Amino acid sequence: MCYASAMTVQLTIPRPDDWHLHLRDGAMLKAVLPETARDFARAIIMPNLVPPVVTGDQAAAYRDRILAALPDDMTFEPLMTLYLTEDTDPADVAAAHASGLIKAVKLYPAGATTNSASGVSDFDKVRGVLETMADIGLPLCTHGEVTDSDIDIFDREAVFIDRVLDPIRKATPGLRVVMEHITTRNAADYVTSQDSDLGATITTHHLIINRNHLLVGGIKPHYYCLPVAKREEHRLALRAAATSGDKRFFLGTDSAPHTDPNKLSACGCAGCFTAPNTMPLLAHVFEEDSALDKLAGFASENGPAFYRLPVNSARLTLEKQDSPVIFPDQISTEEGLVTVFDPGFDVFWKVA
Ligand SMILES: NC(=O)N[C@@H](CC(=O)O)C(=O)O
Ligand SMILES: [Zn+2]
Ligand SMILES: [Zn+2]
Repeated sequence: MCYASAMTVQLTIPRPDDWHLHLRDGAMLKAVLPETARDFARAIIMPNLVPPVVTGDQAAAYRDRILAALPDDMTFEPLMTLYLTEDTDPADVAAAHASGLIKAVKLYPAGATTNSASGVSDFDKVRGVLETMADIGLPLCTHGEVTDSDIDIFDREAVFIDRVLDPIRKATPGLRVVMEHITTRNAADYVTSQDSDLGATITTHHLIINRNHLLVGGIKPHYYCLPVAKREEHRLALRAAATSGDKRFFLGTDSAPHTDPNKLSACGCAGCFTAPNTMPLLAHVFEEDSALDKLAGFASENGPAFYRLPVNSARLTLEKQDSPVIFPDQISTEEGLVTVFDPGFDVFWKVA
């Protein structure tokens, strides 16, 4: 950190990456992509489009659409993923990995979250793909929630670890797994209890909100995401993990835009849109926990280490000012307004 003047504190870190991002497609892609590319060099692009990105050819076409939507004055590298289905062909996965096109495969338990209907119900049917991935070192990213109707929604992540994730990892030695958008102490503890081949992304919003923020004093649809925010003790465990410097934890914003009519509905969509203000919010969070020196690890270094990619050589400077920064409440898209995540407190950090 350097002190530019008595009033301005600056923090310069390697340009960050987002290891879990929803860019959508079409008009929404065009509107949200600059919000990420402004601050981030690369992102792992989630494949839950309608229809999902299942094959190497579909991932290549989606990558082309992303690059075509990128404003001329911006640089950004989309790191593509395939959506795992019970019909996924191990040879197609291996070819897409060998060509450098894909960096991970995404497991959605069928019905767990937005656009996950084509996900996996019978895990035996994906055994061959998982074994291929273990052989070639291709990471599996997991939406870690069971979908059983008798499992309480607040318990679905913890039960997934016991019933699905741990058995898959034991049955597939060498499989490299990223537990995506973890929300519980159970998940953070599971990561640190394992010897190798396991990492986890943590979102910006799960470092900030607990389930009271979602439900107390009136329901707040813009705080509804999946996995749903948990008790305060779990938020504190995520804060401790993110700010610990442990290389197994890294940023995946899970920035997931939905239009306001789709959020503010009797059956509202899950997802928080954090791309525009994530880096200032993280600076706030890490400063609050006296861990500004760990922000570069979390946002810029630990993810590349897990994915075996170089740290970005470009840099990003965050600057603390003495009055609150005003972020836009919403961005407009041709599909409608999308509300930007509001942390509910003043933030004094901005990207310089
Ligand atoms: N996180 C969310 O609440 N929503 C994501 C899906 C996901 O990551 O589970 C989305 O695509 O909208
Ligand atoms: Zn998810
Ligand atoms: Zn997501």
